[in-house]
Amino acid sequence: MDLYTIPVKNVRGVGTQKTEELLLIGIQTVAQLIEYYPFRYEDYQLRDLTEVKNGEKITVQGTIYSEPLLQMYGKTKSRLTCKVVVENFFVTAVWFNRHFLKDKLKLGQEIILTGKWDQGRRHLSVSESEFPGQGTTRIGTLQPVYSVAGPITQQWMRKTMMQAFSQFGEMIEENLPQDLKLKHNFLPRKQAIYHIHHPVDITEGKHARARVVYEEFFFFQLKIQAYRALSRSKAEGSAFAVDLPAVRAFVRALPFVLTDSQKHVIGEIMHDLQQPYSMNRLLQGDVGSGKTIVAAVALFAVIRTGAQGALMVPTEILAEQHYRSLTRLFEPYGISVGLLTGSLTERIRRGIISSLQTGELQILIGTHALIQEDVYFHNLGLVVIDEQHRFGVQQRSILRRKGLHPDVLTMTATPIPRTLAITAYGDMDVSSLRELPKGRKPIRTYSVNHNMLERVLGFISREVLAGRQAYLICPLIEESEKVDVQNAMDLHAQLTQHFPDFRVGLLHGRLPTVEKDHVMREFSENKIQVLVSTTVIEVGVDVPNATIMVVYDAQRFGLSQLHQLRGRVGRGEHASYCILIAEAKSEVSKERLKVMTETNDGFEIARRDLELRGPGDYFGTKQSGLPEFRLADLVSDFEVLELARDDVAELLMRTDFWTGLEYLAFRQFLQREQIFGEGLID
Ligand SMILES: Nc1ncnc2c1ncn2[C@@H]1O[C@H](COP(=O)(O)OP(=O)(O)OP(=O)(O)O)[C@@H](O)[C@H]1O
Repeated sequence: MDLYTIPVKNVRGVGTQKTEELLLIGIQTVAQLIEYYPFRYEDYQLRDLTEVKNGEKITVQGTIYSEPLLQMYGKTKSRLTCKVVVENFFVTAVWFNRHFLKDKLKLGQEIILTGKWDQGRRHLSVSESEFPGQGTTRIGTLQPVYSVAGPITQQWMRKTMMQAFSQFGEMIEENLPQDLKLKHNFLPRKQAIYHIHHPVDITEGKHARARVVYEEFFFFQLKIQAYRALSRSKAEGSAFAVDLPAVRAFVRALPFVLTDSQKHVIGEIMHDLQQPYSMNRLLQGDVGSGKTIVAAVALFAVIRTGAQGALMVPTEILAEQHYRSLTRLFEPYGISVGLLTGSLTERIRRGIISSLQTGELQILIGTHALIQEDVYFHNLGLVVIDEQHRFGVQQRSILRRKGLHPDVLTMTATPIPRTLAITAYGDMDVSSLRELPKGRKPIRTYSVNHNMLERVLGFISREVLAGRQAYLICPLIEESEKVDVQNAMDLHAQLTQHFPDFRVGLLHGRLPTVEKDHVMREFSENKIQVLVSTTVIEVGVDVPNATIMVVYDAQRFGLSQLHQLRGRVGRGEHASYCILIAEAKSEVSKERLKVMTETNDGFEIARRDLELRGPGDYFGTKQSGLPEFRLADLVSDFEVLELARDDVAELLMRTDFWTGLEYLAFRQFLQREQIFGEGLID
């Protein structure tokens, strides 16, 4: 029996009802209860009134000085007040809807009050009160605050946690290797967990927390590093016999010289392709850094060995664009490229699928239509996934399974600090494109009010007359595509009137694919000069002659999204501009727009975005594949993560880790996590 199997109902005070309520927050076993850590503490240290600030939540002790005064509003609403002397001050204590306390407040009685302090009126809005000497007191302590709601109250959770400790505390076992525990001077596990629920003071709480954070990272790292070590030793996947001279010739024939970054990354990929294990590499590069061509070189190398390649992208517009450019690129080499999207006729779709199955079709580009069940490859060797944050982890693995351990290259234009990437995508190698192709001019970014609109339109007019093109991204009013489409249509009508001499195009998600494709094609051929669009063009669209990006209501967009939109311009040799039309009211919005005008560096923007928003929001949904921890925070505990990573790497190098009795528990852990295949462990 261990804590991981003992049902939580064995804790005294947890009945059938509570067992069900706990289940709703994911607690079934005693271990899950004990590892349900508080997310903050309520500070009940007594405060000196001369030092507290207006609006602070404080705890004070005083003497009741006046008879309580009760005002009732209707049947249940009430306001109860009484004067209390705290040190030498008079304070008015105010309780809302606690009329039953009236009879308990006696003149001259000592009372402990916790609440929000209103400095001007010397009022304390009481949230909790107690009389000293009556049972346990919270005074002077830090009380844990758990993420609970509804029928489970903080008080109940605190009590139950203590109960769980008194019944089962002794069963909490050490789980870190002894030498690492000593190396970092960590508390024993039992003590650390107890102190997280009940720290005597902040310092002690931090010390206890450090150990548990480390422990979470340690096991996470153990899992991914062991998995990698094992999959590499099993050498699943194929070692491609890459024809390097042919690849070099392909690169030389490109219409431009690759940047050093691109060459370096291509080198890394070529190395991976030749290894007997499957590549799993993340390519992160700022917008316009030239990721597509890197993918194209990788596809070329693999196709040349006789295998097939797939490129999966998030939108149809992008699929079409890649289809056009890769067809152009690969045609001279006799490489066949196909396009599979959701809007093909059944007959065409069948044709593509069958030529894919015979191996006649060598590269398939598409949206998630690529992962439908009836799509089979003859010999899928490389999967390239563009804009990976849009695909769920599961979709990625379905595509991966369509080949026998194909190599996978994932590209993302949402650069995140490299170190964080290594963790977030723990099982991947990470390559970064840090430089833009030569000759790019920095995009000048301006943030303006709506009343500057006339001038903005005048500016567009001048640029278009000089031969350039412009995007106008429509106001994002709410999370409703319908409203966005309406906005785009209204703006399109206005601008068509305003620019009688130019062609103004319209693009939004609700247009049929043929039409979208047609509009994009006309824009890329400069038959359309001004393109009004919703954010469907956010990622990937590549029209180097476009030099102006205007974003309406820019304050409604996230930083990374604005950076993506801005990245649609500045892709050629002409000077480019990004104009953010915004009415920023809050400080954070202002700060965000300022960041945009200050820097063009996507890595820097990602970092600032992370600061302004916090990682949970930044990575969006759970789809990001970002690991979740109970206590640890990927950003603020990053240094601990690095420690754990290095420790684990060292541990896995030791032969006794794989054989010694001392490490049996860790091998068992890996087995439980299904890291080992059948029969690989003694
Ligand atoms: N080394 C280079 N020199 C000059 N131009 C290049 C170079 N590499 C790529 N390009 C061109 O730069 C433009 C941007 O490249 P690409 O579309 O691959 O960028 P990306 O990294 O995919 O950007 P995004 O994330 O915005 O889609 C393309 O027009 C491409 O042909």
